Amino acid sequence: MTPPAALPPLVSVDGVQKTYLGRQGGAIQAVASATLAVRKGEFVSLLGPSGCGKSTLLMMVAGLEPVTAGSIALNGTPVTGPRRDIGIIFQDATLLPWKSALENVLFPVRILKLPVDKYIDRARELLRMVGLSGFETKKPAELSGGMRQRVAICRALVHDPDILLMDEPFSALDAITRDQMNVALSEILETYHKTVIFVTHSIREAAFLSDRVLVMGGRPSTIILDMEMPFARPRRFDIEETAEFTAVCRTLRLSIEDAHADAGASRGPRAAGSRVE
Ligand SMILES: Nc1ncnc2c1ncn2[C@@H]1O[C@H](COP(=O)(O)OP(=O)(O)OP(=O)(O)O)[C@@H](O)[C@H]1O
Repeated sequence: MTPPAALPPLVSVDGVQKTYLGRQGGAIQAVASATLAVRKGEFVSLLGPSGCGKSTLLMMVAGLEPVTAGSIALNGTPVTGPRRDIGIIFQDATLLPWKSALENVLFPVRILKLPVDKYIDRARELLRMVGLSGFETKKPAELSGGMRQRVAICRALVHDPDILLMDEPFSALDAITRDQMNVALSEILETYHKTVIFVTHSIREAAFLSDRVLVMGGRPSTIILDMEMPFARPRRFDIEETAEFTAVCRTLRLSIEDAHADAGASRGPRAAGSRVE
């Protein structure tokens, strides 16, 4: 269910800018200005053309990349570096190849020096929820890409962070596995009620999963559309066949096409190769 608007934001991004120093010494303005608020329990996706700064914004929220200007607060405290109340999932599962699925899930518990015996049942329960009961002792090489990504989701959740940051977590998977992962993620969130910021190139994935979709675009980029997804939860895949879903996807697509046009006008061919599904 979409959380009530009255709740205070869990994540506040206020006038955030990011400029990288390029290899030749020039400045690359990745994010011109981003302001957004994400409420507790909300699922927000970031969509936009390649290079518009989605991952940069996510990494700044994670405390893994410093902001050039502006501020980010999480749970009312400024983000100044990596922190415990965040779980992160990347495109590649990045599991430790020599450790079992269960040990990979427990990895943040060890890093954070939390008592492993208190978290082991939770780790097993998470693996069960994603359909990996019986695979606890398998090494990553013995698992499929979808299974590895499910282990990565469990790893991000094991220490019970308030917020999950996901950077194109399913983009390397085939279409059927990706659909299954979307459903699995929705089910996990029904149970664990996490706040999520999700970066994707897939309009349908964003529309299906999110309470709200933000489109980033322009050069340098800002948030150019902030749209509530009007679909009740729990969601089933057949909503994708409805006229309402198609209309929402069309609005998002048009906004992204505008973003492409802006990018093409001011920066040339890079945007033409951008990937949006
Ligand atoms: N570490 C870095 N150093 C210099 N420039 C960077 C760095 N990381 C990203 N950039 C530049 O910042 C801009 C935004 O990149 P970013 O990866 O955040 O975009 P994105 O929207 O996530 O792209 P994609 O959808 O292709 O993953 C790009 O022009 C990119 O080349």
